[in-house]
Amino acid sequence: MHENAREHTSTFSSAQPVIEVRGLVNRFGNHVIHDGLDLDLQKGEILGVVGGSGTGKTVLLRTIIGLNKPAAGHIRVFGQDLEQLSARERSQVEQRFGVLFQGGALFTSLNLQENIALPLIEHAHLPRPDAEALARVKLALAGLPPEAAIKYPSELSGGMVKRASLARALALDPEILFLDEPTAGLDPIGADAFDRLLVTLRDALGFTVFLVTHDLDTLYASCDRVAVLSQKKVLVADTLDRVASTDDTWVQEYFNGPRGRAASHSPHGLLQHNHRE
Ligand SMILES: Nc1ncnc2c1ncn2[C@@H]1O[C@H](COP(=O)(O)OP(=O)(O)OP(=O)(O)O)[C@@H](O)[C@H]1O
Repeated sequence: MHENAREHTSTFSSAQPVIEVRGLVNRFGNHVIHDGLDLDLQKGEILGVVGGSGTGKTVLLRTIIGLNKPAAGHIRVFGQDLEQLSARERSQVEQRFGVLFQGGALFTSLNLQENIALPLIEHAHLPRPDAEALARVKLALAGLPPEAAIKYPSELSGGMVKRASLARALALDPEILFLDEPTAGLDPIGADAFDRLLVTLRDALGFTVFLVTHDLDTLYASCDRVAVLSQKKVLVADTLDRVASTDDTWVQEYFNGPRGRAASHSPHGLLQHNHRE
């Protein structure tokens, strides 16, 4: 495990979770997605959320950030029950979130610094020149060169779009970052660089990460804990080695199949040095 990840693991375990999900039920018509799902997200950790296709990882993310209303259950964020909050209070909580959706969701008609400046103008009410200056800082944080600021999303590689989307998610200095499949569509080198960047930024800025992924390498490179969604619940949420030894068919196929073994034995896998090559 990465040394910093280990430090975080030991410090966040006893504190109150930043997110507590209890008894969550989600359904669309007769299709029950979650049925009594419980999950905690501890301050400062990077939690990987995995599970078979359609197990409801994205629905869970959308429910926590308020885009999907659950049929039942409670979600406490920073100790506050979201259901009890007024719309204004809820929006204040939501401003402490940064979100990177699958696909990035940048505005195609705005260049990168305009894209990142937008939430700073809308939510932090910064004058445009200040917002754009800060946007350039966020782009640099996300590892983009200065000249990228005036490029449009269509002019960028997939990896640069992900970095720009990360810069936008970081625009308002979020305390919790929600990432949905951030390395999907990236080549292995780009994905590896993204994983490293995420850990570096978490260590430097101290935010908490809820990370939906299918990418085994990302789990080994970046995550302190992993939650497995199965049978409409969180089957297990624990450190990677404990999760990988869980007696469950999907878990065994996923972690101990050929790809899982390759990821865990990578010279840069989390169990050894935290990063893949
Ligand atoms: N708005 C919606 N209306 C109806 N069904 C939905 C809606 N959103 C999601 N679903 C269904 O809920 C289930 C879970 O979807 P979700 O996208 O959360 O799965 P996932 O675990 O993220 O899958 P994947 O790994 O394939 O991305 C799927 O069967 C999906 O079709």
